[in-house]
Amino acid sequence: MRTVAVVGTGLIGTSAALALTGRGITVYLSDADPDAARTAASLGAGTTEEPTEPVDLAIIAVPPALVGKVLADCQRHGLARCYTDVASVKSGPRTEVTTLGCDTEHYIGGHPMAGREQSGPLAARADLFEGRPWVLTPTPDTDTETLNAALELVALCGAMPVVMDAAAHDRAVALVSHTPQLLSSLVAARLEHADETAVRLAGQGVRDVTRIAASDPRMWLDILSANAGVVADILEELAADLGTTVAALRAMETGDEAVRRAGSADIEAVIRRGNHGQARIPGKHGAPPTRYETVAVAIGDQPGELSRLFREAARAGVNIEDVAIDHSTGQRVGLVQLQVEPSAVRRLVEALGERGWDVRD
Ligand SMILES: NC(=O)C1=CN([C@@H]2O[C@H](COP(=O)(O)OP(=O)(O)OC[C@H]3O[C@@H](n4cnc5c(N)ncnc54)[C@H](O)[C@@H]3O)[C@@H](O)[C@H]2O)C=CC1
Ligand SMILES: O=C(O)C(=O)Cc1ccc(O)cc1
Repeated sequence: MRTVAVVGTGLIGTSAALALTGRGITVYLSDADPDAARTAASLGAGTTEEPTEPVDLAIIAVPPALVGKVLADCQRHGLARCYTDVASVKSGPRTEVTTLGCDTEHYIGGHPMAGREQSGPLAARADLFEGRPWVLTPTPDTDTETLNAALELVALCGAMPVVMDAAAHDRAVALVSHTPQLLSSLVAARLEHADETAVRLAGQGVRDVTRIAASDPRMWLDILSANAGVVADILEELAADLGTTVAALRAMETGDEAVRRAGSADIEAVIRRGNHGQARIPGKHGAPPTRYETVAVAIGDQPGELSRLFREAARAGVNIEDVAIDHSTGQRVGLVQLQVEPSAVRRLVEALGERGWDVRD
């Protein structure tokens, strides 16, 4: 693949474009908003000039409801030999593409399973898709050249291709992406008018659960309106779980010992079912779920401390698998939680201790 057109240079389009230009591909950028395309170009994502001949692949990176229309326009102008999109929902766009009479042989649905809370080209990252699943939804009429072009795109972005049927994809993302987004928003919404003293107590738990509540409402409205029924089905099941959980908590408050015990058992079951579900979430790069150990280190809240700590870990030959930082309220220290392989814990703790770091148990 030598030439690619990116139509829609927001977060996802520009991230793909950056990954591709980084691999020496010529990328042509366009957007209904010329400023977005110019911004993407200024970041080194490609050129805003028009291609003089059909490109090898066009990536349609616009909201789900516009995929069909934009694809039809691009195909009418002969922009590319093959086409894909990146929309978070696959069935609706597929129906639209067929209804509008698009050339479906040279189009394959796609969805990179990576995003950020911000949108627009300025939030783009060349490594956004690295190690992440990238769903492709070929149909019997998808031709081989188009499938191969999409597979090459996925490889060039460092992602892992997952071939799925569009409806199965929509059910899956309703479970692992769309429902978690709504629940995160609902939990965070409880904080909107909460007492300041309560909010100040926020620790890592509520931060983890509400991280994605900072997402762009416009983008989520686009996504949820394209998958509303499937998400509503899952929320209905969750509502039943919530009902059971409320009943169990009420039971735990009664004076009747047997009822209290039954309530406790139900609550324990909820937490255990959660443990089992959480343990099924794949590790980095799609590896089997991995249990890392946490090494907590207190650092001063000042420039250069984190990089000094990371260099120390590298010197000890320890790979940091993940990292989180707890900031203590009102203090100029942070607690860095380094996630490492269990076998590396002792080496890291000893190395950091020897160099005077404040390692916490
Ligand atoms: N943001 C995320 O976390 C993820 C989003 N997606 C999907 O990627 C697609 C793009 O989303 P983002 O990049 O986040 O949105 P964004 O809002 O950052 O970018 C969308 C861009 O499309 C442009 N656009 C709108 N109509 C257009 C048209 N008719 N022709 C050309 N350009 C047009 C807009 O001006 C905007 O620059 C959506 O389908 C979304 O569902 C997929 C994975 C993750
Ligand atoms: O935070 C995450 O991991 C996400 O789930 C982000 C995300 C948002 C929308 C998508 O279509 C795909 C991924």
